[in-house]
Amino acid sequence: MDRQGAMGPKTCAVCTEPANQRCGGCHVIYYCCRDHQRLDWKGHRSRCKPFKVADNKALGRHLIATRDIKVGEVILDEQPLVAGPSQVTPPVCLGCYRILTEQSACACLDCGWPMCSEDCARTPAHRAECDITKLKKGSKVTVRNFLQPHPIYQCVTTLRCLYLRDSDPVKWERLQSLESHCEERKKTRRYEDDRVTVAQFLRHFFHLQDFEQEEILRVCGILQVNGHEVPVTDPPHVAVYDQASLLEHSCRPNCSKSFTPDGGLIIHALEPILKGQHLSICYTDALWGTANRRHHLAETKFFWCRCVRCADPTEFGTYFSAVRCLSKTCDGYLVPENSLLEDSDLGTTIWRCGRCSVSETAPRVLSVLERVGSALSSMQKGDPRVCEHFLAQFSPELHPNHYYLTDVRLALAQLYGQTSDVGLVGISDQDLSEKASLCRQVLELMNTLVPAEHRVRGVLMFELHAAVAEVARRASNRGQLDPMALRDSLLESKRLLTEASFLLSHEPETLPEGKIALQARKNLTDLNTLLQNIHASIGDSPL
Ligand SMILES: C[S@@+](CC[C@H](N)C(=O)[O-])C[C@H]1O[C@@H](n2cnc3c(N)ncnc32)[C@H](O)[C@@H]1O
Repeated sequence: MDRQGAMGPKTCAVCTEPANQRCGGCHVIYYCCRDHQRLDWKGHRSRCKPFKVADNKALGRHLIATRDIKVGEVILDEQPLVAGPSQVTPPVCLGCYRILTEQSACACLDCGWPMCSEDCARTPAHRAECDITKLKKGSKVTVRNFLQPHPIYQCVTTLRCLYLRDSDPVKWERLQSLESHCEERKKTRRYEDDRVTVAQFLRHFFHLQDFEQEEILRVCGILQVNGHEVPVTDPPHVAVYDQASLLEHSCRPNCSKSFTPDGGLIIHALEPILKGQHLSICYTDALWGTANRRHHLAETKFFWCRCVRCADPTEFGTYFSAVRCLSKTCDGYLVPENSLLEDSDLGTTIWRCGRCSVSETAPRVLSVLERVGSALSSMQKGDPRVCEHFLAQFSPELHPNHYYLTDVRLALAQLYGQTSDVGLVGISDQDLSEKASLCRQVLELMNTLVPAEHRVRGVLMFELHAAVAEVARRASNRGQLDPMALRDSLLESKRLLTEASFLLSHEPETLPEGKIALQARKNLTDLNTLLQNIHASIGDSPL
């Protein structure tokens, strides 16, 4: 254990003599000399993190920076405490989570669970259900239907958690220390479903009677509150991480999460974090509107978010959830007077126009949102013209930054160029300029709303770098751009590419964003060569 009083005279973590040399990694532990720091490093290393755990009534446990953290710093890098298939899934291999078919599945010789190979049947991940099937259930599992979600998989990840009690008591203890919101969950449909499909099923079908029903349901709660969807497998699986489970939520977080190819989690800082600030990630989709984000968090994580973004009805002046004033003669926007209401009050919220001060009842505003929302869900995906039509049709009813319009703009910014065989080269000047403009609009919005979001911003910067370079190439071919102006455009493209590459640097190559990061690195090499040639031709020095 690290021994260090937060207050009072600093003492050496090794000999307890007075000490004034602080560990540069965590700024928490002190040593009297370099030798003692070196001596302690083996033990301290795994705990040397730039944060400490704090606790309060509003948040429960949460993490606070113990020193200033720079942009790009990795704050946490950890393997899961436990991982397993999603609760609702068609049969997947319990080693690598790949979808199985009747043809590709081969039953584990010991327990009968379908796997993709003997190698996967031998992975440590599969030990839990294999041992419990053999030793407790006493007969093999048979799965015949591979075409739809199979009910037996609903219990696997919970079973893997329970198995830790006897196989790895240290991990079991860590898991048990996590929040489960059992009392709040008791009022939900999901609790009742878990009681029948997980707790009763494990106790009766797998004969896990040495676990009480309540104990199993507590694990279900821990999985619900702390589980992360891990997208590195197809389909994604779920995992719970130890220290990352203590990160609080904010709709304007200062940290971002990425996954490693083997299902590890990396938490990195994407804006400077000062000593004493809380570390946060966004538990929900940061590009949902305030009411939807808050409702989702209340339903799944059992708290009503009161972060700076939720508390501001204009969402930092972006009007991301604002609707055009319903008065025909006014071109102002309606925002809720109080954006921190809870479900039962939402229907009575007053929406007020910032320009004419007219107030509207919630049902009148919600009917606009429902109409646009259902048009969006039924919209044919993947066609730029359909997206353009949606934007033209609904822009008069919403603020230009509204989340529904932003959602479509984001899709459209990527679609231009995707539908042509030759990519951006094959699209019209107008579409090309529209692509660049959409990327800029959404990026500007995101810089204000969620500057620490890295995935969408990285992808948009990549799209924009390509559009900027293509605009420059066309203008230069038409003799409309002198070499200096061409160089400046390409330098702008390079700046965007460098930023995209940085933002996506932790994305694994198995994911689309990781592939873009790889492409970004290749494009940077090509762009540097091109820029060097231009520099040589105009006789200036490379920048
Ligand atoms: C993944 S856990 C975080 C660790 C938890 N605070 C603990 O003590 O174990 C998620 C839970 O933390 C609390 N929480 C996280 N962020 C919060 C926030 N912004 N406001 C209120 N509660 C929050 C909620 O109870 C939520 O269900």
